[in-house]
Amino acid sequence: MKKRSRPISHPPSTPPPSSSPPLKSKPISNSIKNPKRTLLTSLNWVPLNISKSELFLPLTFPTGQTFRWKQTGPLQFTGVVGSHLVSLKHLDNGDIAACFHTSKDDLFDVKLILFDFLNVGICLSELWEVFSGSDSRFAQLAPYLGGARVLRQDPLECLVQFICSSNNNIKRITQMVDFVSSLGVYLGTVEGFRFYEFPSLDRLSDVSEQELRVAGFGYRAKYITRTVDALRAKPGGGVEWLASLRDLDLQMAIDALTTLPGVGPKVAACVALFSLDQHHAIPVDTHVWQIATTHLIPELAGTRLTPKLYGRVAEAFVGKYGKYAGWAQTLLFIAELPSQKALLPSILWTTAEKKPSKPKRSKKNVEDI
Ligand SMILES: Nc1nc2[nH]c(O)nc2c(=O)[nH]1
Repeated sequence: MKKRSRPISHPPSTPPPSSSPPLKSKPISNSIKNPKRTLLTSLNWVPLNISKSELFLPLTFPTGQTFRWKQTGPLQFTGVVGSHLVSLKHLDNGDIAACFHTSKDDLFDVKLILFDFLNVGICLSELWEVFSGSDSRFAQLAPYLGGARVLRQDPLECLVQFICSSNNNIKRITQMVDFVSSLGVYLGTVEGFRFYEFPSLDRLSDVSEQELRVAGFGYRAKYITRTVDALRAKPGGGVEWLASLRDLDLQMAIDALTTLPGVGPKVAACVALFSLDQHHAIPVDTHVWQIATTHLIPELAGTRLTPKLYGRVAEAFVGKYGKYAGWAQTLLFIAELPSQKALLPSILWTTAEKKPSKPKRSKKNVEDI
């Protein structure tokens, strides 16, 4: 197996990261600094016929399931799907339109790739009707959090993001994920944010643990390099191995993921839910424990979460919401994020505490997850 001997060099299509300190990937405000700056106004927006009750961008992109999409307008987010740089925005009637910045492919094909990523085959409003019928708390929250959809991300991209996420907050995770992303092929700049295709496993293997440590990854540096090595050692290829987990039952997928360095049950459940079609995967941490013991298993309220109890929490969610329980968990999880909690009537808060200050929707959240 190739070892990490090559220094990280950016190919011609990938401008080197800015000389700002490690992990600071700031928007570039001046288009002169970046001649490739993409001007959104000059591009076409294609209506997608997706209503905001099926997909509400501010509740889907900056709420802890991906850290690669950037807010590039009041109701507009930009990110990369495969090799396509895409902006999505809400039109005046709430529906979604897309702008494909870099695509040379047929519009029909790119739309299919985007629809796959957006999981459009699953009807959110139908799911929520069922969840609301079986849970009065869900029914109370749903009107405030409509369109909070679960994405179907690329498994490698999702895995690396969630290894970065352990014991971390959204701002810092985003900085780490930006650093890793900048190793991929540069696709363009939108509203000062530079976008890259997610790096391949081979490309990721060029970065050493030491380089990641210097860049501020701390102990997660070794998890990333070792997981990359473990994936590259898989017969048939690591990307193929990850994709094959989509066909396994949930427990087998979780067991397989947790063999990777830095992947515990929570990271595995996030990867399973957000990239592997495991719709009843339930990420469990202290926040989710709080939700579960308040609303689903009150008999365990006041006790401490131990690894043995993870299964109890997952069972409680699946018992209540069924085979798409992970989608219900996502709404309940989002309702606890300080940015969203501030927008809810306090009667709906899980924990009675001081009302969080009302953030502007356009601001990035700094939230522990
Ligand atoms: N829907 C959820 N998103 C998450 N992100 C993160 O880090 N944890 C969670 C989670 O439990 N649910």
